[in-house]
Amino acid sequence: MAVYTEVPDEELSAFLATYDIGTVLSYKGIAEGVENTNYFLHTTGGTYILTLYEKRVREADLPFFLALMQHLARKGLNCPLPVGNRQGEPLGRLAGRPAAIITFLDGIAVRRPSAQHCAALGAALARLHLAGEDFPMARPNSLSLDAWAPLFAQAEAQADTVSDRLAERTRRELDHLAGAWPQGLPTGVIHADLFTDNVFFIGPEVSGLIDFYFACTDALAYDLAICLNAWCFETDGSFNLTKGRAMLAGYQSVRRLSPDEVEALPVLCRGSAMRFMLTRLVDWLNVPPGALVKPKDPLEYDRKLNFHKHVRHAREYGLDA
Ligand SMILES: Nc1ncnc2c1ncn2[C@@H]1O[C@H](COP(=O)(O)OP(=O)(O)OP(=O)(O)O)[C@@H](O)[C@H]1O
Ligand SMILES: N[C@@H](CCO)C(=O)O
Repeated sequence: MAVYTEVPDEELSAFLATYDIGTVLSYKGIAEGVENTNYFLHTTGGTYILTLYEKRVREADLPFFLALMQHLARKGLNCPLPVGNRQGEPLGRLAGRPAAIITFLDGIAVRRPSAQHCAALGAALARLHLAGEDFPMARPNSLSLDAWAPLFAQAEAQADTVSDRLAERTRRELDHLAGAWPQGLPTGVIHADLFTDNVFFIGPEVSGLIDFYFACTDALAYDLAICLNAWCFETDGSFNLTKGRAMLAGYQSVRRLSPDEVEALPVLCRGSAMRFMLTRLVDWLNVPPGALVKPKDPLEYDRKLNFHKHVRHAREYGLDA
């Protein structure tokens, strides 16, 4: 459960008094998520999500994330809308943290997606990429190639306590990625964390996308690589080709991949696996005392990384020739 910051009742009431959404009826810490503190918030005006932004979110980036949600919603994408306070400001401070209230979205996050879910997700991802085309702000990906060596440095000394020879494996892979990382691919707004817990479904349809706090400007195909990793592996560690095929076809039904994106997909999948292995490893080794959070398993992503090392062509993910 991710509640890093407890919000005292009186502070919440004082915070809400700066908004026009009524008074608090109830609020409750949310059991999912690892990055930020989230509460369900019921007021006399409706149901909302209250988010307190924690360590990995830079305060200077918050205007980008909040403006992006507004832009995507205007373009017809179903994502949360930041609620402005009486001054029209979407961002405030609560319990010592930057905080925002966002609209509540209906739908259910599927734990074990089917191929049909993967197809719908692929199409939704491509729609997000198209909707982001005219978003005027930019934010470099602060968790891409250049960030990986410094992240690893935070965990290297203890890495072998998590898995035998993990440090050496990771060092070698970082060298490989530094030499092989593709340049010049089509770029734009990417979500960069579109895991199953960040996508809501009603029946087989995607009903909403949430958690835009890693969104940035980067290669569009890297976002697809993140989703292939997050959605298309089974719990036994095997890649599900049917799900991969469904996701890639869903994506391409909305936006076609260019030949250089197709060629780059295996290395993008490797890089994406590295990114999540590293952030998980650092978190695994540094659980803040007293925090109600269950860190995620870094080795799941070490195993995915090892799978991608043997992939030579995107056909092996199910891309039609
Ligand atoms: N707008 C929303 N509408 C409905 N539920 C929401 C909304 N935003 C967040 N939630 C709920 O809160 C949970 C945690 O939110 P979120 O994924 O943004 O947290 P996080 O700590 O940033 O997570 P992650 O670990 O995925 O980065 C979600 O899984 C969902 O259950
Ligand atoms: N989706 C991430 C957590 C948020 O960065 C993970 O599963 O590691």
